[in-house]
Amino acid sequence: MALSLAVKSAPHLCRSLPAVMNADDTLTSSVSMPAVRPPSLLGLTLLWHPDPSRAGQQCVVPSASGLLALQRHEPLFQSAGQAGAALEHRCIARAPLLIARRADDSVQLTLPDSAMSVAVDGNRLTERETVLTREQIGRGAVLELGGHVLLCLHWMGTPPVHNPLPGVLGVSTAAAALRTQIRQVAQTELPALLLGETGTGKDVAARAIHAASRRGGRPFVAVNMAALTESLAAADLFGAVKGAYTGAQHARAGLFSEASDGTLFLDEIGDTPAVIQPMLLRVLENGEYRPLGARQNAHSAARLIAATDQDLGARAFNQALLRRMEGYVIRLPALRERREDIGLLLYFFLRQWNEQNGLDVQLPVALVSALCREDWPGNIRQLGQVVRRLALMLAAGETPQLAALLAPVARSAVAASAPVPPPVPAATPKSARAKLNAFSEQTIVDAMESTGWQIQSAARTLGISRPSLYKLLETHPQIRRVETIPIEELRQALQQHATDLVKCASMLRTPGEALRRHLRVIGLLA
Ligand SMILES: Nc1ncnc2c1ncn2[C@@H]1O[C@H](COP(=O)(O)OP(=O)(O)OP(=O)(O)O)[C@@H](O)[C@H]1O
Repeated sequence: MALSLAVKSAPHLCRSLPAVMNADDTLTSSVSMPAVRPPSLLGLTLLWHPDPSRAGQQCVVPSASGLLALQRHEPLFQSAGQAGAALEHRCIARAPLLIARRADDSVQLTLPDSAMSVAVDGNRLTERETVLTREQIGRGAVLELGGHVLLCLHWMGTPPVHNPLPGVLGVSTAAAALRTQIRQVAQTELPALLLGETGTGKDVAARAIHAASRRGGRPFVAVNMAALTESLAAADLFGAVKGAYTGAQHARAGLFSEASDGTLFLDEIGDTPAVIQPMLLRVLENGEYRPLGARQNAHSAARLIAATDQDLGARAFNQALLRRMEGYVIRLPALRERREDIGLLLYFFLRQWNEQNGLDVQLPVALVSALCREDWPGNIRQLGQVVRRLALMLAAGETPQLAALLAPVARSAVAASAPVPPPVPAATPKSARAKLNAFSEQTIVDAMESTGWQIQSAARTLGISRPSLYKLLETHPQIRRVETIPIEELRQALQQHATDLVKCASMLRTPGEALRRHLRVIGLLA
């Protein structure tokens, strides 16, 4: 089968090529290839069913005939490797809905002789025959049957495969390919570069690579390169000897040393301070680095994984470093490129929320249908946030307005302190910039305050990416860079708040993560 061939042939390829594995499970040497979904197989994935635990079950339209007669008792939908079951619900007619693939890869739907309602992408079909274009299927068409069952009609690159990996959910060809790539790269010592929009699961993938590698039981250290300050980044990463710089009262180990012979995950690699980039290149070339102020080089045995949502080829980024990081490139698909996974993920987030809250909130099928048709610019993270927020509203007896939940937000302080953060908004550069400009200085301070001065949480609350928030903080007149705060003032804050760092950060008006690191560097915190 195509998939197993690719799995066997890829390891030797990925040692010599900067490999990009696309959603169709093929390796290419270009990092800018868009995901393509060749119309090899036509698949149907259950997005929702009166028994929502069936979300993600699939069936394939037989290639030979190109025809599927879908009715209450046929065909079987199954999870790869498990027994299947038909839709078996009274809302589904016994007379078949015909799904026929045509020579030009359009698909004709013929309504059954029954009163069962059929809608496609939210529009109820009234004509007996409807043709969906190849592109519509490429985007994933959402079929609503009898008002209770939702199916996604989509192209499949390969027949469904059973290759589960903890934390990496998805039944799409792209999700299965991702798991294959994670396993594949885990067997090598190559540096890995994870590319993908915000919220597509780069952090999840990095941890999965580590866990599946021979380093699994060793340290996994993650660092957000956008959070490093230019002046202290070298000490943070490579460590420093006592007295290496003003305030360095103790020697300190850096993150390379902390990662030891495990994995160091360089998140947001595109925001690495320029001065650090050649140093990273050196580590990648020969494993050597020099702690600040040291006379001798140290050696790193850590495996490097980097991630970014930026196009590193198109910006001022050290291209030699980029080439090194591209030992093995994985492109994480956007959620809109794998709409068939939305039902499964929805169910996962809803079940998780219900378990955490001891409740049994159900989502109305019309709402699920609308969720499945969304494009999710904030990807899986945004989907999870919206599901949690919806569950909260439904549990409180409110009627959720999906449009309001999904709208890009420039929210007030009151809204920012709501229990569940708003979704990440559309990320086209223009709208993102316009939105960033829309935040008042006070809104940003309030978001920081309401999240304990944690940048990641504040960014989520504001519905923007971490790098965007870093940029806003850099120029914010009321928020201070920790290295500009006099040591005496830091000492006083620590004394006053008995080393409660959230309170210290709030008093000093500086992000908590950087404060903790700085206090360690200058020896005020163990
Ligand atoms: N395949 C998956 N299955 C289930 N949950 C997932 C999957 N991928 C990502 N998630 C969840 O989606 C959220 C975002 O994932 P993650 O932080 O890994 O994204 P990211 O690409 O690193 O985002 P960013 O670029 O903004 O840092 C997390 O809550 C994560 O658990």
